[in-house]
Amino acid sequence: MNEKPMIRVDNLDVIFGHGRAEVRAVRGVSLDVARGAAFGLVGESGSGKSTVLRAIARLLPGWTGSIEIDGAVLGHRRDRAAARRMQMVFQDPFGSLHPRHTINAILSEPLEIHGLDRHEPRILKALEEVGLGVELRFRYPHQISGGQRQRVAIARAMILEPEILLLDEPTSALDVSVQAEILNLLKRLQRERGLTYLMVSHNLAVVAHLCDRIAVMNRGRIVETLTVEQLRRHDVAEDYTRQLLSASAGFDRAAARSLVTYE
Ligand SMILES: Nc1ncnc2c1ncn2[C@@H]1O[C@H](COP(=O)(O)OP(=O)(O)OP(=O)(O)O)[C@@H](O)[C@H]1O
Repeated sequence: MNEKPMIRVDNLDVIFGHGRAEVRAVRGVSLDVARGAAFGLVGESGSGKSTVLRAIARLLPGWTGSIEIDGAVLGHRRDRAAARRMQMVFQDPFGSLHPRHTINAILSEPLEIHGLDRHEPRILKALEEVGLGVELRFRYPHQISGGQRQRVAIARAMILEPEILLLDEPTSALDVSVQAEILNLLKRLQRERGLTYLMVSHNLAVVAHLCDRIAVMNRGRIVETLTVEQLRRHDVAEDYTRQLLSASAGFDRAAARSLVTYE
């Protein structure tokens, strides 16, 4: 009952720039994600979703407030042990995978950084875990499909055996049919590994497919937190959320049908 949340964010503020160029990207954001849960952050472009994720991943220098992972307060500096527990997957696998490194080199790199041995079995296991054949191992990112590239990005995160994945629009660069495959993969990994997810997406259908709870962001603030059932029933309190629902072409029935689980 009293278990600490896996992720706790309290009163997070992020400001970019100074003076007239100042942008208050995140204002007083607080959220809790239980161990093994999947939490979605939704909102329009520029609402501050990715900035919350980047602060938690400590990819940002300046933020105030407090961030706790499994009860331990995070400092501003990245430390290796915490980085290993918490891995991030980005929207565009082409941009996040080194174009002149083979898949093998891409998967070896985090093992080298974290001083882990037995590269060969770990790489083979990671490829298998994300449904990639070993024959892809010595190819380059441009020699595989977009969906396969995102599987490599997920394998690169999983190879460190993290407890948390921070997912920044992990399917929005992909075709709809491939989106469903990647979402199903993420769902299976979460179930098998008991992972905790914090996912950012502007697509409500994608978030509803993967997450249990959702926070709606507008202009840097959380305006409403909902369960996925409340979202499905359109049982929302805020006008902004209602607007988002009606504006979201991604939440119509056709889109929801395309996301049925194939497993
Ligand atoms: N490095 C930065 N320097 C200055 N402003 C930034 C920086 N990163 C983000 N911002 C600004 O902070 C605000 C929130 O951006 P953020 O990327 O978090 O929004 P988002 O909701 O994730 O949108 P999107 O889905 O388009 O990425 C925006 O106004 C953005 O322009």
